[in-house]
Amino acid sequence: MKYISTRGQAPELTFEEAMLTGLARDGGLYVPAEIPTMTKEEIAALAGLPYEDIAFRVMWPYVEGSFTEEEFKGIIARAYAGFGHAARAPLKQLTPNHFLLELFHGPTLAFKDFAMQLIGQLFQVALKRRGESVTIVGATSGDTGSAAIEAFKGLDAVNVAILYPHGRVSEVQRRQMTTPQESNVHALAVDGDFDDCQARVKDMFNDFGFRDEVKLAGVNSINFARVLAQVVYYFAAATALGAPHRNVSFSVPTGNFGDIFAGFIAKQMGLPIDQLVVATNQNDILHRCLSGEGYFKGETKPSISPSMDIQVSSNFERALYFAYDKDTAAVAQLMDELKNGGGFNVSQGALEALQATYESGRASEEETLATIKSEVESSGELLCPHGAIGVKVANEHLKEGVPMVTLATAHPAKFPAAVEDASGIHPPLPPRMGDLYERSERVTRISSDLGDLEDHIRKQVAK
Ligand SMILES: Cc1ncc(COP(=O)(O)O)c(C=O)c1O
Ligand SMILES: N[C@@H](CCOP(=O)(O)O)C(=O)O
Repeated sequence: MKYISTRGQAPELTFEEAMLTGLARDGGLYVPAEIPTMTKEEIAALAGLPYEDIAFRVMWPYVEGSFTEEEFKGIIARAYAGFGHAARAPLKQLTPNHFLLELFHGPTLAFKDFAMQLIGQLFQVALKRRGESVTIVGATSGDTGSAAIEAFKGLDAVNVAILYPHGRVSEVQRRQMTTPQESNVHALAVDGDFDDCQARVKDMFNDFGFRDEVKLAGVNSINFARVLAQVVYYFAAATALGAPHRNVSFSVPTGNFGDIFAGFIAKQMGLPIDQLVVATNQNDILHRCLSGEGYFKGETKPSISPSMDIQVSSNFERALYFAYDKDTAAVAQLMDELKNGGGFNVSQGALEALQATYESGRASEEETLATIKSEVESSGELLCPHGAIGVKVANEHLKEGVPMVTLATAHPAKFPAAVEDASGIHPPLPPRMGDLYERSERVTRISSDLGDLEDHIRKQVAK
């Protein structure tokens, strides 16, 4: 399997190379040159298998050649051993036709653990074999950062610096990033929003001097391995509900477009997905774009679903690559317009392709709170604000006879203030995290200036 850049000007890489490279050297994102498919029989055979077995069968064609079968099975087993639920991603029924896929039973209580725990293991095996070390720099609106710090803390071959927007993540998210005491992990509170953090990370990748000096690597969904790990739970959920013998739909709380893009990959592989519904909060650039209004950045408004407070949605570039029939020059042109002009219009053909794949909706702050309240009253499920947005938008897209699965992307205890405000219920942290509020914090407040950030990271790496 070869991986190519969405902008067409970077070298083709193997899975392992693409995973360790992060952003392509032309500024694009790596995608598989061809998406492997599974037959109806192969998909049917997944039903009822343990999560780890499904993970191996779905991901193996993408990694073959970089890891042996035995290595990869061991990596998967270690990645999910620490999850707090035997099913890893259990399905709960909300109504006869609407299900919730709980993706928050990993160590940091968000769906990011599915990919980050796997990547942590993949990096360890690959770096040991190569005798190399790397500096991981990541941007987070709260969950990627905590998952990355958890997955990489204490490893000799890896330094980790996580940029998060100061004052714009929940207290639990912040403490998950600032309380680990291992000296190889660093939380940086950046003056700016998530888009600033993500832009600086991409600037660092595009500064080849710095990139090569610190051996920069990325674990945001820039890294295709992140997306790949998330493809697995679409197969697990859909086959549990009768696929491939029936179609299944998914509603996905969306910000950086990685999770919903994993659903697109699953569909391309042959999983019979009827609707892929993009559910946004008040930062609704994706909903506006899919409604035909073009992709134009506005101001990012802080919300009660902070992980989705995003205007420059990184993986939308991958969606555009497929919507533009793999026309890398067209993608590069659009990304240039976004960077230099603040946005772009999508061609009629590409818009039709996007609309044929993705449906969309948005939830206001009031609608999100109202959904948390009504869902706990009707089904007993206490949702986090992100999951509530997924449920609200899913309810607007239900189809007779097609099960709808909403991705519950985080545990309500990560956002206790909003959840309590909506429902009157204070969601407790799991006992293993019970002392999170007592642990001491270690964080550096820093400007969003590229030079300042690079200097700081250089010093940390040199220690
Ligand atoms: C809890 C939660 N829900 C939803 C999202 C949106 O996911 P994506 O960025 O893959 O669209 C995020 C951030 O990634 C998140 O942390
Ligand atoms: N919501 C994310 C934003 C970063 O997304 P990623 O999938 O590209 O890592 C977060 O929680 O940090």
